[in-house]
Amino acid sequence: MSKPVLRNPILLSARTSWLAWRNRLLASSRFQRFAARCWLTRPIARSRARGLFDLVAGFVYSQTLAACIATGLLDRLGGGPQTCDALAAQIDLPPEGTLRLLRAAAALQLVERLGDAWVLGSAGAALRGNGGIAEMVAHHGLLYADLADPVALLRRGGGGGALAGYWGYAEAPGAGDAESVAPYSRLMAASQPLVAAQTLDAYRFARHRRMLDIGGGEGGFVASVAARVASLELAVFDLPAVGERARARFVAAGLAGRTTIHPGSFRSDPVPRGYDLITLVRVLHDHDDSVALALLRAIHAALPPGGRLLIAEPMAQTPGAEPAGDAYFGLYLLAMGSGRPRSETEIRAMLRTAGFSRTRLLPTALPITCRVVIADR
Ligand SMILES: C[S@@+](CC[C@H](N)C(=O)[O-])C[C@H]1O[C@@H](n2cnc3c(N)ncnc32)[C@H](O)[C@@H]1O
Repeated sequence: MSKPVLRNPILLSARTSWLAWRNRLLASSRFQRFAARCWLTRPIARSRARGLFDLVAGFVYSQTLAACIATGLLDRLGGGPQTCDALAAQIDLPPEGTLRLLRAAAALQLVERLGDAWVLGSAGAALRGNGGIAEMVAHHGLLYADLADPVALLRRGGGGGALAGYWGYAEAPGAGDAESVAPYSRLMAASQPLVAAQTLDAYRFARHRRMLDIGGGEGGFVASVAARVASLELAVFDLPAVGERARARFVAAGLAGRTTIHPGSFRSDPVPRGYDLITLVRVLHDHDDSVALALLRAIHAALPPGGRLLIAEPMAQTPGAEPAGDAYFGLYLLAMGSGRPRSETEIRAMLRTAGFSRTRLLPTALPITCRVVIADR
């Protein structure tokens, strides 16, 4: 549950006084010196200093990771231990540059030293197991270009930069040709397996007969559902150029007989009927409130009585994953020029406004990447 907004004037005034006192204390250099020296407060002071340093240095860490991925360093080490010189020759960097990168990556647990050689570190190994993360990191060049002047981005209200061009439907709602949808569709397909695995573990899809995945991209989620639940008829509703990619994928996977493609835009075309389960996987947060609410209303109208909507996406104010919501996705979607991350509470309130009777949050294994809310017609 997200923290309730304080409205009681007495509680509000007490909290205001406490926060003012706390912040004066934390900002005082005398207190900082004392906290760092006293054995009782030293561990807290050190951990807070580390947290603050990470906040200051985060961009440099991200760029270290970007260099590891762009050079293929992590992939090279995936094959086993390598010396710095051997790596330097393979990744086309001078030995000094390679060593600098290796040492930076070791500090971030991306690699680690093993005698005279280097191997993957724990974070590097986990990252290699998730192809989607490397693709996400690779496309962050666009995000960072837009964030080079974050104040200007905030002033102009978002969009208008590299990321808005990448997500074509943010700049030109409901549009996109084969060439413009390909990069984002590939990225979404690469990062889809983690989301699909969690959603499939969280919800029993076999209780339904026909499922429609709205904004289903090139069909990664539908293909995962098809592999898990043999009885379900499946469909994707996405922009025509993206729908074509899904069609090709289903044909290649032998799923053409079980799947339907509905090409169109949910901004201008009706939501197809005849499905007792509709899914929105990483779609709602892409859209501003008016569009998102109109979509939820259209889905409510298209579902039969007793039908269900399932929403799966990373959400704001997720306990333990707060920075991923309002900080990362908040600024990411601002740069993209459309949508915002919403908390589970906000989504459930929107669902009630759209006419849904009962809503529920389902537990997922890694809420930082995916939370699931279901709603009954
Ligand atoms: C962030 S991607 C998510 C794709 C997929 N659900 C996934 O999780 O991999 C959003 C999808 O919504 C689609 N989309 C955007 N605007 C749309 C519209 N107006 N009508 C139909 N689909 C739309 C995009 O083409 C894209 O495939």
